[in-house]
Order: sequence, then structure tokens, then C-alpha cells
Amino acid sequence: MRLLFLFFVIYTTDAKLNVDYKVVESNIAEHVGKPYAPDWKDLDTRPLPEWYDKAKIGIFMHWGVYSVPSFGSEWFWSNWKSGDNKSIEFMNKNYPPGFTYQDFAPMFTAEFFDADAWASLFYKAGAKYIILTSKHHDGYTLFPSRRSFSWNAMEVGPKRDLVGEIAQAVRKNNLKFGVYHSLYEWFNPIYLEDKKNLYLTKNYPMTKLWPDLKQIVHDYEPSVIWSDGDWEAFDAYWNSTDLLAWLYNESPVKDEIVVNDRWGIGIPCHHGDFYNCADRYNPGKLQNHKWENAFTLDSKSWGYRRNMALHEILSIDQLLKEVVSTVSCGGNALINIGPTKEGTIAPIFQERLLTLGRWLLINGEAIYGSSPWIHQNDTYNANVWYTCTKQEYDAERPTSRPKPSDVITSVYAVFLHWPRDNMLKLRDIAPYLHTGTYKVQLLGNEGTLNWKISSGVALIPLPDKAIVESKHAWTLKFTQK
Ligand SMILES: C[C@@H]1O[C@@H](Oc2ccc([N+](=O)[O-])cc2)[C@@H](O)[C@H](O)[C@@H]1O
Repeated sequence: MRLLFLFFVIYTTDAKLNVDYKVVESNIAEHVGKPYAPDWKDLDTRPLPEWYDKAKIGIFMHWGVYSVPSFGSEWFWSNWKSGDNKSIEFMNKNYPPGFTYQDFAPMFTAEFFDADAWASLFYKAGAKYIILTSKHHDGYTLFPSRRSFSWNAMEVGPKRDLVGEIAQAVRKNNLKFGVYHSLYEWFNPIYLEDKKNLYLTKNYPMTKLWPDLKQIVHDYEPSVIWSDGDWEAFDAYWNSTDLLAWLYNESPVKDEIVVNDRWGIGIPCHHGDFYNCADRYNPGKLQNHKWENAFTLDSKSWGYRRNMALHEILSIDQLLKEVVSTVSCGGNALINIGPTKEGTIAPIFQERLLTLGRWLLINGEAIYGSSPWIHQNDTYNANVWYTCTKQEYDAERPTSRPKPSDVITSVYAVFLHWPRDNMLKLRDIAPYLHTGTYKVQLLGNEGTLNWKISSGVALIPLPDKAIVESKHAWTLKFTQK
């Protein structure tokens, strides 16, 4: 009761910055003790586990046998077999006749792989969750699948349980661990037979897919299942809703688990805890469902490419722009790197990630745990993206989810270009500043900044750039005095 009263007082005195758009109230209460039915209508009512929305930044890793040829992309095997000229030429030039994709597996040695060193890099990068390819479309598993004989990392290649080692190291650093998992396998004969039967038989999902995924869930208890490779068949073939109902109702990760939207034809962008929609999806507008922008630092490939060129790698400015615009519109940023077959992470990727991490040390309060504000991209200055923070809801009452009508404590404007005349011009914050009760701060620097309004645009003189702590992008914080 006292809390309610406090809420009321703050709400009435601090309502000016409040968002007022409609959301679907979560019906967590309704589902207490009642299992989810295996249909999308019911599965869609599950509230998003809160850790995921707060995390904002994840790191994605594409690692596997394709890291050996390390040519073209992680689609190398399929490209080669479907007649891609560059791949064929590459094989003819560099490998003896008769050399198969499987012959690459023993060369996936991972001799320099140190899970703790990777996890410490991810921690320093400011990521809060890590997604690893437990199995890509080639079917090779990075864990000892009991159904993938001599086509898993324990038996051929590293001779190690890569999923297990990374899961453990990541958790030691207090980061969440999740797995990417491809539903289909290009060349799995059991899958291909179902496909030939127009998916009227389900031998592959019954004998391979779900037993494998359940093994993963039991052995590693992932916080995310990032499903992929769904597009050749409907969810009715994959049995996606049964698996999800099991995950949500009974699995050892039922409270924590978060899944994406790639569960069959027509499902992406419509169902799932969060939506990936297309890869590198970044709509630039506020979305009404939690979403994630998955993108790669190497703009040409998710897996490692030995011949990548510097200009093909996202610059720090491009990286920050993706992160900031994504979070401003309610998304999470999932940043992909491809480790090498030796188990190293290319220094250029390390440099980008560590620069991001240093940026987040100063500007992180505008990102982690933030919410979208009323405005996203400033209508006067397109290099500016807004976020806000809201008063914490009552954690003692799990049904009191944060709502858009909650009290806003601060608004943040992240700007990606330093104005040449040291004068930042913003339109969308101006009506709020106008009331005269706002304090404006530049994150990383002491003191407050002045401002004035001219023709509806806020003019904020910035300090001399030489004394500014942040680099590459900067954040103004607006709080009521
Ligand atoms: C993360 C990526 O996911 C898939 O690629 C896709 C899947 C879906 C779309 N899509 O919906 O636009 C685009 C690329 C994979 O084929 C690819 O190798 C990588 O793992």
C-alpha cells in the first residue's frame, strides 16, 4: 500500500516525460500453475523473461567445420555442392581430388581455444549474453550429440565439448549462455527422406532434432535457444509448438528460457519470445514486440573468412550506430564474430568489441535496463537516438511488470556525430526542456550543460571536445531537478 502511494505521488509530480502508448498487459497471473498449450495463441501469452530485455547486448559466434576452409561463408559446403564457381575453384586449387567436406573436420583443431579468455573478452565488451552455434546447417555438433556419430566436436576435430566449456566459462563471468541451433541439416539423409515425402513423415524431428535439443537443454541449461534453418517446412512438421510448450512448462530452464521466432514457414516476425525477422533486421522504428538485431562484424559472413578485408569489417561508428538505434527502438543487439579453426578470435574483432566495451563503461546507463522513450530518432537531428530509464517496478510482486506508463527517471539522447560548431540541436526533447526544470549532463563529464530554445529546437552548447571523456558517440542525460 505504501508503495502504491509512493508510486502515485511520483507519478503525479513527474508525469511529463511519460510514455502513453498501449501495450498488451501480460497475463502472468493467469498462467500461474497452468501449463501452456502447444499452440501459438497460448504460447504467445508467455511474458518475456525480464533478464533478456534488460541485457540489450549479446555476442553471437558461428564456429564449426566451415571455420576450416574459412572461405566464402559458413554456407561453404552447400555453396560448393550446389555449383558455386568460386568454391569449386577454391577446392580444385587447394585440395586433392576426392577431398570431402568431412575431411575438413580433423583440421578443426582449436588448439589455442581458451574458453576463459573468450569469456573475459565478452565480459569486457559489455555483452550480457552469448549465443554459440551448437549445430549449423552442416549438422556438425559442437557438443557430443548422441545421434551425430563421428560428426561432433568430441569425436572429430577438437576432441572437446566446446558447448560445455564455453557455457561454463561464460557463466563464471555472470553472463547468460544460449545456443544457436539449426532445425534443418542440408545433407542429413533422414531429413532428406522426410523432405522427399513432402514432410508427411517426421522421422528426422522425432529421432534426431528433438532428442538432440533436449540433450542440449538437460546438459547445458541454456538461457536462449536461437532457432534457425526453419524455412523449408511448416512448424507442424518441426513440431515446434510441442517443443516450446515443453520448454515453457517442464524443462529445467522454464523460467529463464527465451526463444527467437524461426520455428517454421510463416512464423518469423509473428511468434516467439523475441523476433529476429530477417538477419540484420533494424526497422528504425519502435516495435510493439521484443526484437533482436543479429548482425556480423564481418559484413560478408557469419563464419570466419581468412580473406576478409578491413573495409568489409564494421567500423566502430557503424557498430555503435547499430547498437544505439536498435536499443532505442526496443531491440537487443546480437553482435556476431566467427572464431578461427585454431580457437582464436581475430584481433580486429577483439578491437571492435573492446572499443564497444569502453564506450559502454561511460554510456552504459543509457543502454542496459533502458526502455524506448516516446521518440526514437530525433526529428531534427537524425544522428540522435533516445532511450529512457524508468523507476524499477516492485520485484517482490512478480505480476507487477514494468509498463510504459511507469515513471520515467531519465531520458538519454545518444548522438553519433559531434557537431562542428559544438552546438547540439534537438527537436524532440525541446518541449520537455521548455518547462525549465531539467538538468542536462554529458555522460563521462562532470557538471551540467546550458541550453536555450529557438524556433522549437533545443540548442545545447557542448564542452570543448578535447576535454570530453567519451569517444565515437556521446550521451546527454536529461533529469528533472
Ligand atoms: C544467422 C544466420 O541465419 C541464417 O541465415 C538467414 C536466415 C534468415 C534470414 N532471413 O529471414 O532474412 C536471412 C539469413 C543462416 O543460414 C546463416 O548461415 C546464419 O546462421
